[in-house]
Amino acid sequence: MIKVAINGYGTIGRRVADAVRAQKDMSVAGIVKRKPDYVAREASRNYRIFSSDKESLKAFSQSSIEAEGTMEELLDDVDIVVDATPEGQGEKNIQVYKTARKKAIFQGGESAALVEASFNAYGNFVDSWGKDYVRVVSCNTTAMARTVSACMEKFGVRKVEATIIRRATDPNDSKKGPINAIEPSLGFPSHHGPDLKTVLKIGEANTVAIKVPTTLMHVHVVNLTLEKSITQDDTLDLFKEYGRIITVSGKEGLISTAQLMDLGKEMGRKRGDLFEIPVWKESIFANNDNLRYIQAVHQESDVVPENVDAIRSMLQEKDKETSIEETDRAMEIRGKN
Ligand SMILES: NC(=O)C1=CN([C@@H]2O[C@H](COP(=O)(O)OP(=O)(O)OC[C@H]3O[C@@H](n4cnc5c(N)ncnc54)[C@H](O)[C@@H]3O)[C@@H](O)[C@H]2O)C=CC1
Ligand SMILES: O=C(OP(=O)(O)O)[C@H](O)COP(=O)(O)O
Repeated sequence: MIKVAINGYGTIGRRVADAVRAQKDMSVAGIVKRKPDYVAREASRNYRIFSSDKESLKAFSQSSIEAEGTMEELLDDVDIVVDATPEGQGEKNIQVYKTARKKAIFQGGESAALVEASFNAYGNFVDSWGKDYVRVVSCNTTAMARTVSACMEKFGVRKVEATIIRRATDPNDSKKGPINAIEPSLGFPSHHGPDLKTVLKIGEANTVAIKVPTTLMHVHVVNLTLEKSITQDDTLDLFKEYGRIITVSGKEGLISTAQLMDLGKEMGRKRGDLFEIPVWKESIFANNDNLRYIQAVHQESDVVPENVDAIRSMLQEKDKETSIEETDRAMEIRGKN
């Protein structure tokens, strides 16, 4: 049984904890929290809690929520740590993991330079095999890597061009607040293009990102130049082969990110999560070697199954197909649809 620590129990960390807990071959040895808040109280019903440092340990000792020790003490008892602390904190934490000689997975807010490999299960599962320090690429890059790598396998991809319409912040994040502006990423390409090339072997990846006042999901307008000719039916058949991609239809009422997030609730998902990348069927336009489509990204959850697969790759536990199949079954990701 693989023992996992979750350091940073926020939007991503709490979801990864639940995903790990659902697996048959791994368990959560403990989670690291800074504050004895409502999230810690709910977490304490399922997980052992550790504090991020001595100061927070004192805060816990003055609360009714028990913290068993500090993060360093938790590390003694685990095989791997998933670091889901805020962007840039992982860079500070890595030395602690190295001192404790523990493998660590970071998230997309950390730079590729911090780690030995960037990870996407469909795109490059084997590149993290046996590695000690890996990052799961961010939610936008994860989404693009999924549909682009699906196309690569059968049709070859010569060029990726994508416009990323980015949600301003997450629904529960009142710190950044709603924004009343449209904010383009200045400079070209946005970091997503180079990021995509850390997990896929592709020539050109030209991306622009535009932040808009919404919190629900990101949306991508994708334009691929392929090696081979493709049709709309080829594309629908192709995406059906990948459980973490779902094709959706405006004709069934799924006309916006609002209904897609409602779909996550209708599917009975905890927190209404949508781990899969929805591609609108009506947006698929195929013309010889040119393929265009529009996809959405539930930024709070699409990277979650990726973390589970990265654990198995780094610990050399299961091969790509087996890991993805086990992860999806445990998380009730419907698989080939
Ligand atoms: N929120 C999103 O939409 C996505 C975020 N990511 C990446 O995931 C990482 C985490 O992001 P979120 O979960 O959104 O952040 P978050 O702010 O929701 O959660 C971070 C958690 O870490 C805790 N924390 C802060 N400093 C800490 C420390 N020194 N030690 C332990 N815990 C500490 C915070 O209290 C909070 O609970 C970042 O790298 C981010 O770029 C990746 C994909 C999507
Ligand atoms: O959009 C995201 O990252 P990305 O734009 O690097 O793919 C993540 O959702 C994190 O974004 P945030 O840093 O605005 O929370």
